[in-house]
Amino acid sequence: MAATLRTPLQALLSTPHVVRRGLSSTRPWYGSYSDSKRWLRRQHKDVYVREAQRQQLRARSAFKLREIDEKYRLIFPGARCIDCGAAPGGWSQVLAEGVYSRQQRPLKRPQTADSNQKDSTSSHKSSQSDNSLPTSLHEMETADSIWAVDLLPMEPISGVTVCQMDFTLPQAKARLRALLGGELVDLIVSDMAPSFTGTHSIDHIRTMNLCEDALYFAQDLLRPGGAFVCKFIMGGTEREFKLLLQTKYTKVRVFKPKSSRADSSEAYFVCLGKR
Ligand SMILES: C[S@@+](CC[C@H](N)C(=O)[O-])C[C@H]1O[C@@H](n2cnc3c(N)ncnc32)[C@H](O)[C@@H]1O
Repeated sequence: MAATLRTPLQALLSTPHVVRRGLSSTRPWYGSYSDSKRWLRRQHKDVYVREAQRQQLRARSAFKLREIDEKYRLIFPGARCIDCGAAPGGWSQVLAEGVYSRQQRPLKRPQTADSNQKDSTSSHKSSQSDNSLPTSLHEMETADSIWAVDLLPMEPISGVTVCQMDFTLPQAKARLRALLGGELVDLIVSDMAPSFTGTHSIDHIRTMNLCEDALYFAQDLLRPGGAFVCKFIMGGTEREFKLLLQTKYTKVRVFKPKSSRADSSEAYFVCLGKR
């Protein structure tokens, strides 16, 4: 009899909503979900998963940000960006491509005797060739123009400061503000998603709560004229949220990238020109 009992996690994973979710290709969210034959079959057939592997992108979701950027041109060389809900790092890779592609990676180390010595050996490397990790916290804080926030740990990416923390906690904003050295950023993107319950209405509301957190975060840390992108799950209250966004940005668009799975109710708000 005991063999037929399911743990709460197994029960959760067997619900249709959870199975229908568009999940990261390289890191399934729910431990044993990766063992699901259905998940593996879908991943195997998915052209974006194969292409992400070929291009060494950490998640198929990287293509969503590429599509958003192709349409709205948000990422530019030297842009300062915050990536909320960044793990495993697909969006941060796309941000790094655009931010560091046509320029030297900005290294703003303090000019001490020690750092001068270090700079003479390493500051001429481009972002593509420099895969070394920053050697000190100070260097991490000053060398990068991309900050990636997630609850989960994330493998380092050159030029990206990874902050493992709960984005919704008040101290998260304070910590990021300190890392930014008081400066504002040009772009804030949020692909954050909560742990899904499998009940669409609850998942919708939880996602909208994260959108709202990200919006108020952007109100404080995004420069006037800057852009904000956030993922949501359709379910009703996004219409009201769009009205709120329109009071804060001159243009607000809803965009569903082709690479977002057709059976997923996710879409993105793309907000331009912070007032
Ligand atoms: C769809 S994944 C992001 C995929 C990522 N954009 C990429 O391309 O690799 C959503 C992420 O949101 C993160 N997340 C959810 N709630 C969060 C919170 N309160 N604070 C920080 N991260 C959160 C999850 O840990 C998860 O890694």
